[in-house]
Amino acid sequence: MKKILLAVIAAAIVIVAGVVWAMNGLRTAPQTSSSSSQMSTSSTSGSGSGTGSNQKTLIVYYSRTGNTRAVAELIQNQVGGDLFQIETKVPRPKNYRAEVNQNEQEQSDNTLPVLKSKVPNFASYDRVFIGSPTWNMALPQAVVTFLDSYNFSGKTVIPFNTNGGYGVGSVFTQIRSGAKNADRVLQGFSVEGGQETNGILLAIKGNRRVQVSKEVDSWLSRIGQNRK
Ligand SMILES: Cc1cc2nc3c(=O)[nH]c(=O)nc-3n(C[C@H](O)[C@H](O)[C@H](O)COP(=O)(O)O)c2cc1C
Repeated sequence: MKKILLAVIAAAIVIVAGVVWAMNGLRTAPQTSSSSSQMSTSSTSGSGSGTGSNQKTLIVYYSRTGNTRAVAELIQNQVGGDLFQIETKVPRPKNYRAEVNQNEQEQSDNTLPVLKSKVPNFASYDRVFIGSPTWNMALPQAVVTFLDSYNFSGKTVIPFNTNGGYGVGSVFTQIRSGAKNADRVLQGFSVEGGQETNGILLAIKGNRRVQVSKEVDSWLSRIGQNRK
């Protein structure tokens, strides 16, 4: 009963944040307590009991304006591994408003955009980081296509996220349910990135990149994944 109540409250928070995001058009970012937040709660699990050493590592990310890519690079600096960018076969709209509209349509129809390329030898990886921005409080559909395209059997999956200040939304829960047969899905990392609607594209640069790098390092230690 308690679990159901918590699930209802979590769903309500995501819906309210989505409505606020849609209404405000990201004019103001309400995440004021800290510039970043390490996500945990209901959408994540796993204590990170693994050593994180001697594992073949893949860091997958989807990124329009470079913030999620920046976090992917910071993870790679710490743990090594191969970077892979998810890209759609048909290029996405360059115009922000056009992308917002197309994304909303794809999410409501559950359209799965075809991807440009596949990860070579995906089966050989032990540990897969998956990074995505929050789009309309959820996963961009290209990341849904990615999750749908692979079998995560035997792998440790580790989500990460950047957003415009309204939080992770359902990104981690979607990765958790989409990574079929994963051995375990560890606690994710979420941090505020850009606000394209306000003309802020790449925000994780300069001093802020240094700060986020420290947050990434402490998150990796916390989940026991800070080694190559
Ligand atoms: C189509 C679209 C929808 C977005 N929806 C949200 C949202 O619902 N909540 C939010 O906090 N930020 C939202 N954002 C902002 C992005 O999550 C944020 O800028 C993120 O850091 C972008 O990552 P990237 O630079 O890797 O593309 C949206 C951005 C785009 C382009």
